[in-house]
Amino acid sequence: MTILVTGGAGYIGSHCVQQLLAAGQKVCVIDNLSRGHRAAVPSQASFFQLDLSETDELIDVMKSQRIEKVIHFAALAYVGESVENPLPYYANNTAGTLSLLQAMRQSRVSQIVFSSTCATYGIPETIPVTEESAQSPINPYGWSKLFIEQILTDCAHSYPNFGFIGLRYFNVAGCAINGSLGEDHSPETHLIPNCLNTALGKQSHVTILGNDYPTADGTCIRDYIHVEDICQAHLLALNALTPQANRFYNVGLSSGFSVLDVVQTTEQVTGRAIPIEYQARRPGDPPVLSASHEKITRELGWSPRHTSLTEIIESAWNWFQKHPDGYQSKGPAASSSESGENT
Ligand SMILES: NC(=O)c1ccc[n+]([C@@H]2O[C@H](COP(=O)([O-])OP(=O)(O)OC[C@H]3O[C@@H](n4cnc5c(N)ncnc54)[C@H](O)[C@@H]3O)[C@@H](O)[C@H]2O)c1
Ligand SMILES: O=c1ccn([C@@H]2O[C@H](COP(=O)(O)OP(=O)(O)O[C@H]3O[C@H](CO)[C@H](O)[C@H](O)[C@H]3O)[C@@H](O)[C@H]2O)c(=O)[nH]1
Repeated sequence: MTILVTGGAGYIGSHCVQQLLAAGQKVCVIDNLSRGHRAAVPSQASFFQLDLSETDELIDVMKSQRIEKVIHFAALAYVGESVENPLPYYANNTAGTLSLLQAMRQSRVSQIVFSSTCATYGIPETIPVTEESAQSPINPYGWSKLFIEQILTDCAHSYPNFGFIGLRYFNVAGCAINGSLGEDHSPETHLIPNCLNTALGKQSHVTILGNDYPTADGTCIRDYIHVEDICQAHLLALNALTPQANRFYNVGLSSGFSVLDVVQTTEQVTGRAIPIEYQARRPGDPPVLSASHEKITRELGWSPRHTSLTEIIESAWNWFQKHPDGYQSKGPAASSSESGENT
């Protein structure tokens, strides 16, 4: 069977494509390359440069490539940007997913694994966050994803063969352990890449976005989970998909690190000083997010392999050092991509 991976040229999607191929799956990627890289798509996967909104073209791909299941990563995913400019988040993420689901329905593809997020929980009342915690997002990005969760739930209720698993992941970090794939965003807003770019001298300092949160050191706490452990959860979810599956799982390490913890650990890993400057809070940021992953461990047998922040940052540092200009860097970057069907 062939798996359609939307957003497979992006950070998490490309790592997942690599794991699917290693597991012997046939993979087809669609991505509009707005934030992804053609060079990040392993050459054994077929590739179509398409936008989620192109319903008819998606139907053509689903039929011609004999797609059986979909893993849906394609989205805009910056919390701060979504607060500054919400409409593209609803158009791209929510309306884009509607287009994808319509294409699936017309192509008789009825099973999907969906990338949801801890941002759907807003400011949780208790930590760790379980799947039963109230969902009340505090930014448009989280709302754009929560709306999709509701749409998927309604589809599973009404369409007899439709099944989905939604993975609400926490802060995804690190790069492929074998050094073949990395994280390359433009603009880059994520904390660990910003720390590593500072260690590389590409930026003068890391800006700490708020030190007046109700946490021990005043900075936000997040649950950082290695990208390959997230991908493993997708492979397990793919196998667990059944008609009318209607389930959500948190995927995180259940540990919490503050922004200052991350800066200090990056200094230890890189052996370089990371100058910091303080700024006001970034609108839309909850103070503390940390997952209970008990449900996915119990029901799907998932357990993380990379459990220390040091190990996660080391894997990213390995890639950042070898690819200071991301996928534009010369040398053995990700597998070159020659099998593109339409690019
Ligand atoms: N990075 C995280 O920590 C994190 C945490 C929770 C959830 N997620 C979710 O995981 C998914 C992947 O995130 P990522 O960090 O890899 O982001 P990314 O930006 O690296 O990848 C997203 C990919 O989707 C593509 N894309 C975006 N809109 C598209 C559209 N309309 N049509 C076709 N392609 C489109 C982009 O070009 C990019 O290649 C997203 O859905 C995100 O919301 C990420
Ligand atoms: O230069 C920076 C970058 C980030 N931060 C802080 O570091 C923490 C982590 O920020 P990231 O931007 O790395 O990650 P987010 O928590 O904003 O976002 C991640 O988790 C979200 C869920 O909360 C979404 O799912 C999103 O896609 C994913 O990237 C936040 O407190 C942020 O304010 C800084 O202080 N300085």
